Amino acid sequence: MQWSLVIPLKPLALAKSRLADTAADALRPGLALAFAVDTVTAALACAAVRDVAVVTNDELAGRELAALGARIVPDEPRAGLNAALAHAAAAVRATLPDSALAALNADLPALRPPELARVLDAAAEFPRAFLADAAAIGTTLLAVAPGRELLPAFGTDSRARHRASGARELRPTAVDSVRQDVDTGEDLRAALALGVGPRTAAAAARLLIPGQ
Ligand SMILES: Nc1nc2c(ncn2[C@@H]2O[C@H](COP(=O)(O)OP(=O)(O)OP(=O)(O)O)[C@@H](O)[C@H]2O)c(=O)[nH]1
Ligand SMILES: C=C(OP(=O)(O)O)C(=O)O
Repeated sequence: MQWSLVIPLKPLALAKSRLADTAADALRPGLALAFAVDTVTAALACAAVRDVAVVTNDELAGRELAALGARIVPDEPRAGLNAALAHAAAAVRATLPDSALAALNADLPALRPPELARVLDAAAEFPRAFLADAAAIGTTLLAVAPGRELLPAFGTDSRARHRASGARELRPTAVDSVRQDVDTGEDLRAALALGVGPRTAAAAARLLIPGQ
């Protein structure tokens, strides 16, 4: 099965506030963009992915991610993450009505295309399914079969909320790079240990990370 992905990205100046102790205000927007560039690059290189839409109102990120081959969908609702995802899902389905659809976080700088393919292949067995993040509290991917509504419930405790909503929790093995989102300095160290994409490696080299 071939998938359409939707990836949300808030304005870079507001992004990754929980990394404030690891990356100064002047460096954080560039780091958030580097995560998104490496995530979108890996997603577009995945054999199971047909197309990637990024829902964002950030002009710089929009230009860079469009140059990689992503479709940019303006965040017209301006009503938070889940409204942005539902809006992007509708925009994708307006052009590709029969697409299988997955929402993927923009902060997966270690993402490996074969691992993403493994998760999407597992998701294809269910009408609606999700993958928990490395912390086992959040969600990094929510997938729906053709004809199904995404009904995103990302945010605090989204693993429990996606499970309670009836989505099937996927438990594939060897998919660490799809689970490793980066919200904190500790997460960034874990992603660096897995091996990040080139943009994140360059951006992280400008930070002073103990042990790096
Ligand atoms: N388009 C869009 N994306 C959003 C919005 N809110 C959050 N996101 C994106 O959704 C993902 C998870 O968001 P958050 O955890 O709220 O924000 P974050 O920038 O990752 O981190 P913090 O600032 O530390 O909370 C990130 O990729 C965000 O850029 C929104 O209102 N619109
Ligand atoms: C929005 C989510 O991600 P984050 O860990 O970036 O808050 C989530 O896990 O639902």
